[in-house]
Amino acid sequence: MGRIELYFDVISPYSWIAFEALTKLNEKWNIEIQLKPFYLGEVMKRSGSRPPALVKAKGIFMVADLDRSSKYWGIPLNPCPEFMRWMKTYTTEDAQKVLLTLQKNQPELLEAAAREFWLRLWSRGQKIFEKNDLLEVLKTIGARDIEGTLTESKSSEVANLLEENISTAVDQGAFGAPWIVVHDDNGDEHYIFGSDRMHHIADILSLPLLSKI
Ligand SMILES: N[C@@H](CCC(=O)N[C@@H](CS)C(=O)NCC(=O)O)C(=O)O
Repeated sequence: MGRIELYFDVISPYSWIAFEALTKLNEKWNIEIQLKPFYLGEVMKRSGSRPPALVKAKGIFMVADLDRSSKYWGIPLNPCPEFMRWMKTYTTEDAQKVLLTLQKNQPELLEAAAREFWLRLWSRGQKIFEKNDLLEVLKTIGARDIEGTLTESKSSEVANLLEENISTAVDQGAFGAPWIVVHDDNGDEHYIFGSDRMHHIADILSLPLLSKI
């Protein structure tokens, strides 16, 4: 029946688009989608890639492209004027570790937590980097043992989970996000970069692609 792994980082608006697009498409597809939080900063470092927003022409293009994609999928994406400054000051490593801790202990909250991180950073212009930001996300999604979750997110066990997702993706050839692994019925793996390859995923898995949902 096919299976997809979605490697993502909440710093990445295109990861949000892939997440919501796959969620909508999966209302029809009904395939297994496994979420794989990784840390895009480290993926870029190891693969020799760099954030597109740091290349002037790509940054300008991205604003229009994100607007089109978010309208197409009905995602309330609203780039924040502070984003470039925050990108130079903070990282999403702690947020990604919180997601991995939830995946381990309260997996039913993982989707809601990832969406809340994206809504904060990419819709409401709120930070997602410091302890208070993480506390607010955990509170909003109704997580239990919030302090314990934050403490565990700093453990070596969670650091190892993050490292596993980073190194697996980089070994597969990842250089950015979203990085999507499609497992077909023959047991083969297909590596996809971007939220704009839904037609390839449908084709690989012989699934219908609705032109607009
Ligand atoms: N065309 C892709 C663009 C995805 C993209 O630019 N992702 C950024 C992170 S938000 C990235 O990792 N870029 C790496 C690169 O362009 O080399 C899409 O529509 O999803």
